[in-house]
Amino acid sequence: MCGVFSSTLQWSIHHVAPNLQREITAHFQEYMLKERLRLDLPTIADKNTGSGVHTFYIWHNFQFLCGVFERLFRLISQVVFTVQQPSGGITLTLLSLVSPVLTTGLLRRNPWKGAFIYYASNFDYLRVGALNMFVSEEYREEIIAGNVGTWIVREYERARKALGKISDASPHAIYSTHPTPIPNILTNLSGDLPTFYWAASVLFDPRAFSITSFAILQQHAQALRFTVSVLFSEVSGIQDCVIMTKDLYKMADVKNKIVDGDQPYPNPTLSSDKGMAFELRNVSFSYPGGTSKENAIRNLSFKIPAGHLVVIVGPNGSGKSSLIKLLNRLYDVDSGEILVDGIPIKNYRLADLQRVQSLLTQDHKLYPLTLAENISLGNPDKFDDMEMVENAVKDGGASEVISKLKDGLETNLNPMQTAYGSQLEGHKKLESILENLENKADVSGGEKQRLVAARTFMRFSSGNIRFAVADEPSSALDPKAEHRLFQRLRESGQGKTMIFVTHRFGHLTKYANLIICMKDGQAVEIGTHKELMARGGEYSELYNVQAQAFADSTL
Ligand SMILES: Nc1ncnc2c1ncn2[C@@H]1O[C@H](COP(=O)(O)OP(=O)(O)OP(=O)(O)O)[C@@H](O)[C@H]1O
Repeated sequence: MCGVFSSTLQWSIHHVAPNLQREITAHFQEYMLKERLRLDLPTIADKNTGSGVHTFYIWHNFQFLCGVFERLFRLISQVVFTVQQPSGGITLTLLSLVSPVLTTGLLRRNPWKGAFIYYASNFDYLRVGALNMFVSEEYREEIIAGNVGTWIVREYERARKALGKISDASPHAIYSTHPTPIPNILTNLSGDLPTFYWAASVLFDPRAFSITSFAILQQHAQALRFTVSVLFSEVSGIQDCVIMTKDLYKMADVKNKIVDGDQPYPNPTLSSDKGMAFELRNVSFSYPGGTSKENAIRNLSFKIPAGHLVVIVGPNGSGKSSLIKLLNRLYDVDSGEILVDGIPIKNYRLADLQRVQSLLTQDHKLYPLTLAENISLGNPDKFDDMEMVENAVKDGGASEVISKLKDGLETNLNPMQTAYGSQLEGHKKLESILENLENKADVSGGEKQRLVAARTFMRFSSGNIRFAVADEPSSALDPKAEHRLFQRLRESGQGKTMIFVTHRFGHLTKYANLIICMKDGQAVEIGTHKELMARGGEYSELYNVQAQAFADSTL
């Protein structure tokens, strides 16, 4: 009966599996989407937060646990049968358990019973791993252009040779191998204990000998041993399931490091229609988990009045982007204080701040959605307003890019890839179907920046924005496009405090109410273009280098 039940259970699992898989996966996908999307940057960067559980494993573990239950039922039926055997059923049952107990319990070498970490430190081992990554498509263009293929193969051979006979099996595999064969001999022999027992009982009572009873007992002892071995070997899998399930539900308890405030923004009495006003008081900041010896921002103090157009300049790594992230409250300061409209930024409701801020950087990505959706998401309240989208496209300088694409605004530059073909050599028709099925369009780096800029203009169209930042959004743009982008951003500056971070600031400085020159995480100079030029310091040096380049090119 147990056998029938377990088989029926197995059948029903396979029968209902596709529906169940869809329901379970969808449930947890939605759960994880919500839980991951609510996390802020410092919390995500914290290694203890965990990277989430892939929904594939949830389904996999569910199936695994069903399998374990099925084997438990099987075990019960086998034990009941073997125990009931008239000639030494109980003894035989116990003897059948010896081998699995020895194999998985007593004689298995498990060097890590608790928490552990391991890592490789051998230079050549790491080198072999690193060089192996060059097979990836990612590096193909650089390898061909740089003609470094031969060097990679040569270096790989050298590192492999230097590694010699050092094992590259996992540390667990290395340490779980016994130094002597005795445990292996013992476990193998223990598997024959039921046979030994039976042979001994025949010696003592030859009349009890019957080939049939031997065959039955032998078969059942073997089946029992097998089921117990499988169950024992699954113990660590069950532990993994428990850990994964705990991790999954722990996600709901992860608290954001950036604590939400309770004051609404804008503040009816303090906030100005001109935009956000900032005051930094002795602000210092370093990235959580960062390896730099110096703080990214050091003792920064200055004020930005509402509605000002600010240009931040400074060499690489001087802290410009870090400052922007603090003003957007993507991170919290380590010490000091940032005030927005005279109140600590931490007091405001985060959702309110996010609604009135706009950040355009060179790192911003296009979502795996259509271009229309990508741009619409700048102002989700007007998601379907195609007129607004068209205007944003124009302002972002992306009209030409879109007109070049076969599907225009409906193009998806990062579509989900699901088509799959195999052994297509010689099947021209299938090859071309596959090629056309999920044809990926691509655009240049500068064109991507234009599309992302269009999203920012769409965001402006909400009419809520009071603080807009453009952090080097034009690194891949041609000079004309860059000039136009900055011009259009400036023109949309009504009612906004605007900050531009750029290395090519020449054409912006004459509009800037304030220029902040950063160096080593500090604001070394603050003032207008005229004031800073008159000072003859860091800013004037940066400015003159640019001016000199133009002067030289006209010669
Ligand atoms: N996510 C991060 N984690 C750790 N350290 C970081 C991170 N981002 C920046 N840093 C460090 O903080 C310092 C300031 O970097 P930041 O990006 O603010 O400079 P920047 O002036 O914007 O430079 P660039 O002109 O190159 O964009 C640098 O030393 C950098 O290495």
